[in-house]
Amino acid sequence: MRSAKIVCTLGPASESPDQIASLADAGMSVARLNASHGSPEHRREMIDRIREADNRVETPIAAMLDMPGPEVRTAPIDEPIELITGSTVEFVVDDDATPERVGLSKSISAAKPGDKVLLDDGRIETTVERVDGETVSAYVESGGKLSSRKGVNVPGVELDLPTITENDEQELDVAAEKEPDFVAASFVRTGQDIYDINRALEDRGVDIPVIAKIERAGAVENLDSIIDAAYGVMVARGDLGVECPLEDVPIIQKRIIRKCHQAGVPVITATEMLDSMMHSRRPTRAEASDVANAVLDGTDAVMLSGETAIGDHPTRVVETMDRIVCDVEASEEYAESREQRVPAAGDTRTDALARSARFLARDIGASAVVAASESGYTALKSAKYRPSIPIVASTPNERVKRRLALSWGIIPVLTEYTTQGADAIIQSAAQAALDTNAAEGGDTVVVLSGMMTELEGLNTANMLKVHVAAETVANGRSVVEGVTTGKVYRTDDGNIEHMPDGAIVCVPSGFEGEFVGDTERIGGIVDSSQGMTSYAAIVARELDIPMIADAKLPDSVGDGSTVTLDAERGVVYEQPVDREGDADRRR
Ligand SMILES: Nc1ncnc2c1ncn2[C@@H]1O[C@H](COP(=O)(O)OP(=O)(O)O)[C@@H](O)[C@H]1O
Ligand SMILES: C=C(OP(=O)(O)O)C(=O)O
Repeated sequence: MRSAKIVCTLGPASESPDQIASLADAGMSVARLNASHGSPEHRREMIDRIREADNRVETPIAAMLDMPGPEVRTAPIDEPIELITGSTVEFVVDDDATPERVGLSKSISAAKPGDKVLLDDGRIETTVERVDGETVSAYVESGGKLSSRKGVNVPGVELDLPTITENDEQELDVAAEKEPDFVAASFVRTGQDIYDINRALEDRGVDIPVIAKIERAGAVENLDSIIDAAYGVMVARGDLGVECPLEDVPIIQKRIIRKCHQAGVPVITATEMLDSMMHSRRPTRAEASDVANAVLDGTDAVMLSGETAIGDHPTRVVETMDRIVCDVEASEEYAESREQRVPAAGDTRTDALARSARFLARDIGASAVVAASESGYTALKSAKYRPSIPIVASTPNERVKRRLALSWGIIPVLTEYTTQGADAIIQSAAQAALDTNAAEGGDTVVVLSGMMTELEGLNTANMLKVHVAAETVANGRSVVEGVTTGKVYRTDDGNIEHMPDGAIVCVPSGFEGEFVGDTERIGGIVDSSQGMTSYAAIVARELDIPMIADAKLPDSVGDGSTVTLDAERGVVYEQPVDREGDADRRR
């Protein structure tokens, strides 16, 4: 099981339902739609497709709508143009582009002679020579091919664009209508920008977590206030490497990851991670190391951009990333750095419980930390302390389930809402650990959960339990599938020493003992316990023999009667036999 998650940008190379499902099978947890490309109508359709894929595949897939923010882009064009090194180019607000006159989405006339204007994440470099009204003339220092709607950066120049542009308003409408799981905010400067976007979503009647993209120098300076305000953070290295000196990016990346981790805020490392795989079948060594190092540093997720949006083999890229991450996570180096990086105790009770759960689980050799988490808060806190075993988050809220797909180490599971109290919550959370194979029947798990009381808010965990995970026995349900026929052998005290080989052992309601004798000889089990944890279920799973749970055999079906256990039909019995002599056989 991989802990760090994979975010994939969808685009022309990965838009069909089958392609999305294929990315999900390869390991995608979050599908990102970059609103700087395509139309709002198309994005509505894409969010629907991501939802359909989420319903089709087992592990949750969240949808992220990445809003353009106060960005400048080059004009939309069908065919790329070539900007020639040594030529002069005019930048104007327009929706067409030629090698001499490049249309932009917004004015850059605040630039002064000598300022740099960089296109396509800095691949094309120009220097401003003259500004005439709205027309900016620049010398092409380093030319190249320019395709549609590439990013434009004028480092160090305040272009005076609003936090929420007209384009963003359109995207916020899409978000309000389709409710993606995350909204990513581009070019934010301060924590206040995030609050403004939260407010804009609230005004539209939705509450969607905002991911702050750190891609300008100002945002790096205001990192703490942004981390405070945002649900999550993205190290958007494409623009960051243009807005700040390129050589600063590696350390800024490490600092952002460290601060987010200490704060328990999910962090995504983005852009050019496996860039050469846009066209080649194998990444460069440097790229493999880049992914590995982000994971070693503790990133929650790694992101693919053009590799999956317009690359030649999107699924292969995800598979490659999956392999790199899995290998790192299996290493001694990773285990060491994870142990060294456990955040100090936080200031909430949930922090304290989650931190204890992490060490408790390690000390007792538990298989999973299980967080029963209605709002996702307890699950996020569990992930913050980076246990060495999976975190199973059981939640009755479908949106929370998808949201948690972004977070390090969390396996989100949807469970039914229960009003039956703490035991039922713990039991269903433990069942989630079994269902996801994070734990096997009989394994110990550490359960974290909250019980709402009138004095405490919804978001606080107040219970930590060491629990043995075992099947919940429900209404005639078959625990282990299959069909088997054998002779009934009833036991009150678990003693099966004298039963016939291949017998169907019937255990009474509430039986909590163990079988005395050779369990290998059991052919099947009928357990009449109701809605409770069953030891028999653990045995059935272990031996892989059919078991029907919560089923009562009438007294007339005595020892020696032939019964069939059938996953479809339940317990089928034939020929009741005379019960005389039962006592003799048992002795
Ligand atoms: N929905 C889309 N439609 C067309 N092309 C896209 C789409 N999403 C991404 N791309 C392409 O993939 C490239 C890399 O993706 P990304 O890093 O998200 O974009 P950018 O660097 O333009 O912000 C983009 O520059 C664009 O060419
Ligand atoms: C992820 C990034 O943002 P965008 O793709 O919107 O340019 C980036 O700049 O690295």
